[in-house]
Amino acid sequence: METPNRALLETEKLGKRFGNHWAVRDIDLAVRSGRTVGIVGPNGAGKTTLLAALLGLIEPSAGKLHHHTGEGTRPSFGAVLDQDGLINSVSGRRNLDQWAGMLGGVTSNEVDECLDAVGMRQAARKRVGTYSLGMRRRLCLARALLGDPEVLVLDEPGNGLDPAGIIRLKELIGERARAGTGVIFSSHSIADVDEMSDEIVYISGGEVVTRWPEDSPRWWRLRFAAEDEDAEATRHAAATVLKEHDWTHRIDPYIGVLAEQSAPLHELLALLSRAELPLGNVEDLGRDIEQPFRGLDSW
Ligand SMILES: Nc1ncnc2c1ncn2[C@@H]1O[C@H](COP(=O)(O)OP(=O)(O)OP(=O)(O)O)[C@@H](O)[C@H]1O
Repeated sequence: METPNRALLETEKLGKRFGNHWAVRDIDLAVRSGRTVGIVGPNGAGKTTLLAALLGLIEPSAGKLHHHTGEGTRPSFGAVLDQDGLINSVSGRRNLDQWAGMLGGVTSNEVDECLDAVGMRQAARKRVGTYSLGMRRRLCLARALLGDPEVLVLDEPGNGLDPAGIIRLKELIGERARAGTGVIFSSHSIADVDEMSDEIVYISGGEVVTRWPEDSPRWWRLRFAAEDEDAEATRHAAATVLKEHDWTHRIDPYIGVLAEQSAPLHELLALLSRAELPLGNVEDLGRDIEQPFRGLDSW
């Protein structure tokens, strides 16, 4: 069993320049065993370039990349990338068999298990050239899992997946992380990134702008058990109480409260109860990842 939280990959001021343009710059991050890092950022932020550099597919122009993998028999990496490298003229199964052959030590049963894990056992008999985008993605995910790699590097792995596929992807990432795999992935789905990641890294213009560690403040949505005509007045009364006690909040149209995990939720609930505000339910909205994207219009 892998030592939990061991650094498997580390970057120090990692940078990549294409001509005069720095696609990524000064990136410091670590991928650790049993932990999941989610990368978010606008189009062209440098996510794909960063992940390709981590895999050694592109040579960094600056900084350092340390790999602490490859000590056992497991492959260092499994990856899902946009350029999937699948061979269209043969079956999905054949693609995976060839990959397994290159890795060495992966049995036919293990190939079956990886295909089962992504729901592609039957479809793997068909030629890859006939696959939909989502089927290709699933096959790539199965390929990434072959040999139980130490690190999974996944560039927008949910692209093209149907809802069942997304659910399965989340389960797989969770299962692998719990078994000790280090995971780093990019996604444009903020809710998925929040759900799947221990640490979230927001990059823009090639640089790390913000990070949300696991214990970041979270938004909580409060719904009050007030009749419709009283609902707005209740929300405003709650906002007044929250303001008086310095709780960061917004009305959206429900009351949202940003609470540090270290500030127990029961304090907030007690405060509202003392003010005799009829709280209906409290919903966890996760970390405030949308914040840097608000007002950012790249169109
Ligand atoms: N091979 C290349 N040659 C020149 N410029 C490149 C190359 N690859 C990427 N870039 C540039 O580097 C920057 C980062 O691109 P990258 O694909 O890493 O962004 P991204 O965050 O993955 O974007 P998206 O969310 O749109 O997939 C962009 O300005 C892009 O044009």
